[in-house]
Amino acid sequence: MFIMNTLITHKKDGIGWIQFHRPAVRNAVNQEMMAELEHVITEWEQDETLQVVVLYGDEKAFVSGGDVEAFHQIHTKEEIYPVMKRMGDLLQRISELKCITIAAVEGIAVGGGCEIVTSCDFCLASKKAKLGMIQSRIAITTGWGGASRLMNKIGKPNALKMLITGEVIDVERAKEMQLVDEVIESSHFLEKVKVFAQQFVLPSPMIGRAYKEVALALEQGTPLSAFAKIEAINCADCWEAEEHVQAVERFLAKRNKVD
Ligand SMILES: CC[C@H](C(=O)O)C(=O)SCCNC(=O)CCNC(=O)[C@H](O)C(C)(C)COP(=O)(O)OP(=O)(O)OC[C@H]1O[C@@H](n2cnc3c(N)ncnc32)[C@H](O)[C@@H]1OP(=O)(O)O
Repeated sequence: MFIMNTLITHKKDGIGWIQFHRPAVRNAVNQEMMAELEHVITEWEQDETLQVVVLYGDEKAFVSGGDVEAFHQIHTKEEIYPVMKRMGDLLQRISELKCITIAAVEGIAVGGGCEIVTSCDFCLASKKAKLGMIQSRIAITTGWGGASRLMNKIGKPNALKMLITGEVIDVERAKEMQLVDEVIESSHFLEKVKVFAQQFVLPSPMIGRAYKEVALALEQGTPLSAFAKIEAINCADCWEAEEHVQAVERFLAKRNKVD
């Protein structure tokens, strides 16, 4: 376990866990948290043993957005733009991690917190979770890339309604719109998140990484005609791996026993 000032992280059995840890302010994001998150992501981007990364908060809040008090000290467009861009770039890096990413939301995920959710492949939420792009309530827009990712995830109409009205939705509505992928009982929440995450931990990390790269390439506009080559290369890359050779040998040995 690695305890920083605003994050607590640990890695075990192919899964990396990042806890947003500023409970006194509902895990609001300040510039220190951005710096610590950059440090973790920079290290974990290089870790090819990681097959899943889980982002989570606590039972009251995933993340309550940017730190309203801290950011209120920043007055000009010129000063706030680099701060927003810094977190937007960081969320883009999270969305491009070559492993499965999961946002585990037990409580509230609003504003930038909801933007963080949209940067992950999956969102698992407890029955008491609530999500909302509430930026419009303080007369701003998303600043971290969440609007475009929300439109990709749930479609333009529902996204525009969430973004412009600033509505906070419950988990049932979020599941209906596919902003939330799995609804989990609140008891033993993280243990249940772990069970979900473990599905994606395979003997060969190459499999998940290859499929994540296909997903990212599609999102970034790679034409379908390119995937015959991409997927042939991916499959060929796995072909020599011990996991493939041994799996086929196990199958053939079983068949020989039956014959
Ligand atoms: C690009 C992103 C964008 C930006 O940063 O510019 C945004 O994210 S804009 C949206 C910013 N976030 C908010 O406006 C949310 C503000 N918080 C709330 O609405 C509520 O706190 C809520 C719904 C998240 C949780 O409500 P709850 O009743 O559970 O808790 P409290 O309101 O009593 O809050 C406890 C404690 O935490 C402080 N707090 C909560 N959120 C923030 C925040 N985002 N920034 C700073 N501080 C926050 C709150 O003031 C309370 O402090 P206390 O000293 O105990 O009174």
